[in-house]
Amino acid sequence: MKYVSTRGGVPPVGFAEAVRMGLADDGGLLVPDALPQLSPDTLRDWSRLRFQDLALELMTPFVGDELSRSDLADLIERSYASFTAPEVTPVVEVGSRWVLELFHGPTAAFKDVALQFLGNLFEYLLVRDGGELNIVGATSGDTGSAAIAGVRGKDRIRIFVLFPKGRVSPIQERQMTTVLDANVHNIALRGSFDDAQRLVKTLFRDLALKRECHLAAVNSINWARILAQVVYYFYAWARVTDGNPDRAISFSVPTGNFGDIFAGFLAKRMGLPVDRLILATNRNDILTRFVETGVYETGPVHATLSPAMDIQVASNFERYLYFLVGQDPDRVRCLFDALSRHGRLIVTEAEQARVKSDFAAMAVDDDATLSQIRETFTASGYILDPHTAIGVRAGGDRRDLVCLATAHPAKFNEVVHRAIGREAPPPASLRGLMERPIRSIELGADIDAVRDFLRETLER
Ligand SMILES: Cc1ncc(COP(=O)(O)O)c(C=O)c1O
Ligand SMILES: N[C@@H](CCOP(=O)(O)O)C(=O)O
Repeated sequence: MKYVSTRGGVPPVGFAEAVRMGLADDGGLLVPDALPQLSPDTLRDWSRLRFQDLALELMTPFVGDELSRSDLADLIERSYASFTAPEVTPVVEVGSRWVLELFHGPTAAFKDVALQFLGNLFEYLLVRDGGELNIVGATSGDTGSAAIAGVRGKDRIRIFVLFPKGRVSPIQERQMTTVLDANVHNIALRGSFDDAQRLVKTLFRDLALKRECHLAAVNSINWARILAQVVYYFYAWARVTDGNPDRAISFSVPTGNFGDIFAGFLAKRMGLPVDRLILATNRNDILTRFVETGVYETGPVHATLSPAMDIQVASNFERYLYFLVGQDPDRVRCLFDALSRHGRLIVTEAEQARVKSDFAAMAVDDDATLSQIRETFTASGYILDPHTAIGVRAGGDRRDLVCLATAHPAKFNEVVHRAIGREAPPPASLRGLMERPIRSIELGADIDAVRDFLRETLER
């Protein structure tokens, strides 16, 4: 399988090169040139597999012959050995719906599913092919700590994480800044997550700098992130339907950068029986407005009780647009030119109709988020984190509904306490963080400041 850019400006590359490239060198995002199609018989057979074995089967066609099957299997085994749940991503019944618990990894958020794998994959490629990597990532709270946990202490890898100062939860900040390994650098940015993501993409678009500094991406601009996230859609479907290919289910996905729900979209295109994909946002509703109107228009970012989703410009939306417009890179370029010139892009009526058949969408405000945490706790004693609560609210009373639980509630205990008057017991990985020493530096949201810090640190 080869990977092409959504903007058509890079020659097709293989899996390892796609992972190393992160953002495509023409500023677009890398996507597979074709998607494997899974038959009902294959779905039934794979429904009995352990998470790790399912991951191996699903990833194999995307990786091609670039890694041997045994090396890939070993990477997958090691990546999920760090999860505390034997099933890796268990599916639990909560009232009339299913909750897909994605928070049993080292940093208690869904990001671990992909970032444990990506950290090991980077290390594997360095040992095999030589070189070094300097990762630069932007986080609204969860990617940062998961990426750090994926690469801390690894040889020939350094990581620089930009997080919006004062806009992540106290626990999330500590999960990053208490990691004192020499290869970890946290930057508290005076700005928003969108500023951080824009700066990261600006660094990647400077191809001379990208090569000279061996820059690598851990955000969902990196194809390997999306690939690893596809797996749990198949796994959840198998648990709920017992592998009956005639049974379609719906997924409700709290959405910010559009990576998680895009993985669900790919799963559906590969043949997974999915009824509805429900795109749930907080008050930062650019994506829900797009589904409703066909207009994608940026605006100011609002601080909410679900801070990891306080995002305006959703990276993976570009990958979805590429599929929406029939894999036409010229059209994608035009649409993004319009977005950068006028702050909005508009799709045709026919395309909007397809968007509506791909997704249902709902924006959920802070009051409804708190009510949902309260209602679910009162009805079933289950504590939702605020992001997950948004997905549950948007999913409503649909039958055969799986809600993605994207973070452990203890990461957002201030919100949980406001909703139900008590806190969620933290998993071992979150205990004692507030007492540990921390290290980070503060910078303005300014490309020169970030580039200088990067260069000076690398020269040291
Ligand atoms: C807890 C949590 N839920 C949901 C999301 C949204 O996921 P995505 O950005 O892939 O849409 C994020 C951040 O990305 C998150 O950290
Ligand atoms: N919510 C994310 C934002 C970055 O998203 P990513 O999936 O592109 O890494 C976070 O918690 O950092």
